[in-house]
Amino acid sequence: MSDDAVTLMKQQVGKAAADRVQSGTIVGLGTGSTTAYAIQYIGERLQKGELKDIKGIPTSFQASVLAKKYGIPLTSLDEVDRIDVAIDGADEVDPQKQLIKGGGAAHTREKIVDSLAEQFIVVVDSSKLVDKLGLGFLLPVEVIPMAMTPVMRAIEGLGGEPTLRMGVKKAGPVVTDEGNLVIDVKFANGIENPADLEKTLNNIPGVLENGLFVDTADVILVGEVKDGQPSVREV
Ligand SMILES: O=C(CO)[C@H](O)[C@H](O)COP(=O)(O)O
Repeated sequence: MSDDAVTLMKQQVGKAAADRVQSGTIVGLGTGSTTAYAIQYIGERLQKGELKDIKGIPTSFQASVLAKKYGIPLTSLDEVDRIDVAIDGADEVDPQKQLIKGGGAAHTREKIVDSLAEQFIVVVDSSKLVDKLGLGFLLPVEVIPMAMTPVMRAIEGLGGEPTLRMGVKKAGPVVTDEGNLVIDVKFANGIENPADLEKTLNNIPGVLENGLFVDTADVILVGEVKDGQPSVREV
């Protein structure tokens, strides 16, 4: 699949999600390149007057910067009593709608916002659909820095192969918006039981949150390109 086709799929699916946002709602704004298009289109609908009285809750520094760029007013969890809809990307989606997220190291805030939403809409291109989680994408685990080594040992004890995520064009590790580290974990045979693993990992002292999103997604919108024609389907 060419880069152009992937970009087209991301744009289409981001727009489809933005079209579902209604006036007067509180909207969780996810992180990543696909959600960035949703944020852009929500902003465009606001500017055109198609949408009114929206407030966004960003899941990351990136989402907050984009929301400001596209004119979406922001609020926080302290100021609202609900989130009507959240739109967010994913790194893998299985047939049961379970997800791996955290490719952008934002999964802790994403899980807080996405799981509070009345409706969580996941936006992905078709390359993200998998039969089994964890075979193609390593599972991100956010860890408090002083616990890095014991957490890595504990993960090895669970049969995982942990790697500290390193920065690109930055010496040293990736540091999350919360000031923590990310350990990416390979499970050689993939993830057998996402619900159990999500809990087991979060029970290791020093782990803040992992990227398994179990029974959180309500709607999966998938961007596709067939014969050069983009389309979006719901699974
Ligand atoms: O979980 C995430 C960030 O932590 C992203 O939603 C996920 O990595 C997908 O990103 P993209 O839309 O760029 O492929």
